[in-house]
Amino acid sequence: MHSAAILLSPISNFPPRIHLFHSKLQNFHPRLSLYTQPIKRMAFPRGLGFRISAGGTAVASGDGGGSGFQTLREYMGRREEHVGDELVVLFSHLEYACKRVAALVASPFNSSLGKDFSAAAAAGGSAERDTPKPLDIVANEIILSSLKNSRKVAVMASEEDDAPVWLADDGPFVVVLDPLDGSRNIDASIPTGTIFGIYRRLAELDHLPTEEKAILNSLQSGAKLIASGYVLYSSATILCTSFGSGTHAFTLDHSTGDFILTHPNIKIPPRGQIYSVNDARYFDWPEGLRKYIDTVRQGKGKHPKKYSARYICSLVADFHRTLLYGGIAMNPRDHLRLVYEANPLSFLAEQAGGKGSDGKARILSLQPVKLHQRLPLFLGSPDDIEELESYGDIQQKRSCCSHPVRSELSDPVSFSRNCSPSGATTTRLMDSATTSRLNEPSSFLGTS
Ligand SMILES: O=P(O)(O)OC[C@H]1O[C@](O)(COP(=O)(O)O)[C@@H](O)[C@@H]1O
Repeated sequence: MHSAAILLSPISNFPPRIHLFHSKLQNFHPRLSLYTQPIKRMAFPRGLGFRISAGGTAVASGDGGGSGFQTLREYMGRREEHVGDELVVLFSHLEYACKRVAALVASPFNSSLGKDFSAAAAAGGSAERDTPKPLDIVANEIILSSLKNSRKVAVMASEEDDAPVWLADDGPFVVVLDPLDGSRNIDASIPTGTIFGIYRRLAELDHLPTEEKAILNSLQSGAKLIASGYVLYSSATILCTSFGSGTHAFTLDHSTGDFILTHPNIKIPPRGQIYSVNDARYFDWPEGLRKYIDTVRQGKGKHPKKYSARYICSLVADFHRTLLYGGIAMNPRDHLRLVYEANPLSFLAEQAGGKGSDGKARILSLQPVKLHQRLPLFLGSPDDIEELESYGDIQQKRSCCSHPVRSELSDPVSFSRNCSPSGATTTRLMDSATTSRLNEPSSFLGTS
């Protein structure tokens, strides 16, 4: 009795040996490509693009053109994409990190990491043993170390950290991210995801003190994103990204460690028939939102079909479905973060022909004033979002930071002048509470 033990390719850097198929289930012949059958069924036109290395490792040949499928790296190297070598390097490190996170969330040993940090800290913590860390902190550390190794990132701002981490003075990019969204669902194996946005480092701020330039670089408006994406850890691991010319999704081939282009140029349907929201908060919603939901679920909206509800309570998964099937994924309360979640996902939505709104304004037109500021978020099909906004009153509540100042301040130099912690001048666009904190760098870190 044979089983096929496949060492994942070195590119993937997955350490474990993974037993994928049993010989009885698949006419496995050790000397043949393991993936002959699946690949033939997928009707790739010329060649398979795989070779088996000594020791039975299946690796992609790298000849994307000849094999009829394309890896993310090959896609980024296409002449028409023009993303540049530095971004390719950054992405290969990000890819590597996300593959490690994918392995982590699927690991049988992650349950202890899913627990509350304070409980873990109270229980653990001897001199010999590290205190166990919850999964999102481990994911954060994995991504941080990869970005650091890439030497392409000046600063990383993460939802898990109080302040952004300055990595390299000459790093051309700024990365903002939510390392593991939806981790509260992990014990039930419900999908989770990593969300990221990439900006250029603002060289005009290089002269500022590190803490200050780290914050200001991370507070760029979403309109300045040069790329964004998410990685969905679900039945498949999917990396969906945009470099500003369409939204494209790549599925991880666990046998090779490559992300393969499976959803080129995603176009969100102009309308879907799905609304995705935490319905239990119905009685906290404002009148407009209640009316909209009541209307579309009875099939009395502009689209004369009854809408269905779908809510996973894991933003990446809810957004991924919305991108493919249409409709609206929303969280009307001040919960999701502008910098780490709303901006990157709105960029992807727009690149797919959809919309991202806070219920009143286009997300990408907002100028963040705090790293961790939260806001209502509505993402989805353009006609559905327009119809929803026509109900007016759809934000669950307004906190002091739910409405960031508009992007008159999105010019980084003017923003630095107006808002930097060492900021010389105040601005008509900032309220007095904000201006009174201008001399406190830490005031740009909070949620309210
Ligand atoms: O409790 P609500 O309002 O349904 O919020 C659920 C949302 O919160 C999230 O879990 C993110 O919250 P955290 O950033 O606190 O993890 C999303 O994945 C999900 O869409």
